[in-house]
Amino acid sequence: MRAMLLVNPKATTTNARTRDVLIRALGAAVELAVEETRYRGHAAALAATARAKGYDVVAVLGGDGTINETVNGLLNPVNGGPVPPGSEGRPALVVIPGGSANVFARALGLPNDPVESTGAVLEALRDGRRRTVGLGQALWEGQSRYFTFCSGMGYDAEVVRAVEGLRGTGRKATPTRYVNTALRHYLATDKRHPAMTLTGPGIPTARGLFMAIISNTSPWTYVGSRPVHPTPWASFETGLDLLGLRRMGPMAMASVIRQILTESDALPGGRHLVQLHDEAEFTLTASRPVAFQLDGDYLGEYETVTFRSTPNALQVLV
Ligand SMILES: Nc1ncnc2c1ncn2[C@@H]1O[C@H](COP(=O)(O)OP(=O)(O)OP(=O)(O)O)[C@@H](O)[C@H]1O
Repeated sequence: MRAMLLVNPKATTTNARTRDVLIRALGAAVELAVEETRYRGHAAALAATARAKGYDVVAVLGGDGTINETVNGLLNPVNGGPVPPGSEGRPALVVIPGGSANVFARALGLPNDPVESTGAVLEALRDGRRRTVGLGQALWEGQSRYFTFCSGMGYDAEVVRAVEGLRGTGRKATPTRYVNTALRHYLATDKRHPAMTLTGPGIPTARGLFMAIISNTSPWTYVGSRPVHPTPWASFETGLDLLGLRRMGPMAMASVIRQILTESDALPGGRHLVQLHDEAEFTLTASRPVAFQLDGDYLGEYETVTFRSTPNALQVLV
């Protein structure tokens, strides 16, 4: 079995020691090529090369951003052709958490520790244990990008943008920093003029949304070790889920936050909420450009984004 290991040396919790442990452990199990990512977008190019060269596995040591790039490199068509359906003919993915939140790895059930995850992944390799997962795809202004766990428009994307700004000044993305930034930004965000409308085939039109979370799995994120469940029914085996907010006042927000922090299979309740489960496609249209994030990466402000489910897109060794 031939595997390419992509290491993001700049990811929050990746260091030379974990990298060396992983190289030794994986190298004993498979024929291993190791590449370090050197710039944004490099993981996508390396993953596309691994696919073109017929590698069986692409392993990633890094955070959710590097995993997102890798997945896009594995899925995007060579020479702009159509994406072949299903996971056949694509290298399987191996994930070793080395970022700050590691949502994708943890949603797959991996321990949030690179050495322990290496042990779990080696077992999966030895036993041939694979899981086929679906992905989400966002399409906007002629662009397209797959996401592994979530996308969002509105307030949550504004918070992602603000945290990215802080990281640009050298500060780490800790759970406390996210919470503090979210609280501070709440005072600044527009809570009076909702901009978005939700439409889709067979979906009742929902107007007046301030923000929307689009999920390919649950949990949506973690605050430290605590999972956050705005869309508790979302899973890698179903289509996309959505939670939209029609009110952003303190009472409405407190009610949602309390519910999504509770470990429960019940959907959050409230008349100001809009919810979708297991949908193939829907579109958010806004009356002004709205902040947009995908797998925790801020992508800019846009007026129309379509979200599509891509079932059985990828095999993951887990
Ligand atoms: N050598 C590099 N120098 C600077 N940036 C890099 C390099 N290699 C990859 N990147 C970029 O760093 C970004 C963040 O990396 P990654 O997601 O792996 O770690 P993280 O930010 O610590 O984790 P998380 O996404 O969980 O917060 C990625 O989007 C990737 O494009």
